[in-house]
Amino acid sequence: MSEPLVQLRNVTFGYGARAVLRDLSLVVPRGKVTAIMGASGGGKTTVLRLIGGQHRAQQGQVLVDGQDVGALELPALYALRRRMGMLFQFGALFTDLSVFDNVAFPLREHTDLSPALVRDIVLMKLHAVGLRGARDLMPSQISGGMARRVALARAIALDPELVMYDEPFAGLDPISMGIAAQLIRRLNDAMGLTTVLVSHNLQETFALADHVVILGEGDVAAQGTPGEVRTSDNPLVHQFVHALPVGPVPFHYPGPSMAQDFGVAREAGGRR
Ligand SMILES: Nc1ncnc2c1ncn2[C@@H]1O[C@H](COP(=O)(O)OP(=O)(O)OP(=O)(O)O)[C@@H](O)[C@H]1O
Repeated sequence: MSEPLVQLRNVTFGYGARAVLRDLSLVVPRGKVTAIMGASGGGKTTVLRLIGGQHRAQQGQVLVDGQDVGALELPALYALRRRMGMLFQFGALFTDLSVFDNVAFPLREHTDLSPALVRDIVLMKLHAVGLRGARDLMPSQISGGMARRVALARAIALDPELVMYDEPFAGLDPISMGIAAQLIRRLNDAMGLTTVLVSHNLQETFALADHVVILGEGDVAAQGTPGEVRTSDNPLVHQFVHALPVGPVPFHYPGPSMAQDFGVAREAGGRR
């Protein structure tokens, strides 16, 4: 098997005093669609930010194609980032730019290609997402599902090797969601990409992904094929995969105890 495109090795990361990832190790196999799932606030978006070098691991290594992202100088980091396409939550488009100009934006920003070549590439990318005919529309004139597809076209404009999608299905109706999932698969396979997506949508994601990583409390609770993860006997994974309201995933965000906030008698149930 070839070396994974992305590897997190014993990564620890937190925001201020709040530890989010603890000694986390995971792999993103080349050429595959990897889904990162897990309870809300578990650090999924943080993993994408570490891979993209927006954050640096406090301990451990984040390797992308063998390069230690956290140790790169800025020019090398920017060069590496150009090999990544990112579609962050809701894939916001520039509202004052047309569909065409939104997709052209990274090409104009990061390359010296001629306007004629930019036009051809933009139309090819829009064609890939079925929206070549919508090039002249403004974001306010297209549906949410179409906007997501434009954002997808923009994410692949620079022919990245790795594409990361944060919640690509959020807010989409079932048909648009199916279209988006099919597109992610098709683009991955046709363009020889490696895809990482963060998603809450169990069914769609398990049907789409080749490799699934479920984050537990700061580390990996399970990773493997969707079938392997589905049959995991880890209680947290079981709760997640079966969407059970009760289980090890805590309902409460960590904070002061009930006694600290309301007094001991109240916690004991003695005071009303
Ligand atoms: N910039 C930040 N500053 C401080 N805390 C942050 C920051 N970004 C995220 N956090 C905290 O880090 C934790 C992990 O956040 P992250 O967004 O990675 O989780 P997630 O698994 O993607 O969550 P969700 O599924 O709800 O989007 C959360 O508790 C969040 O409140």
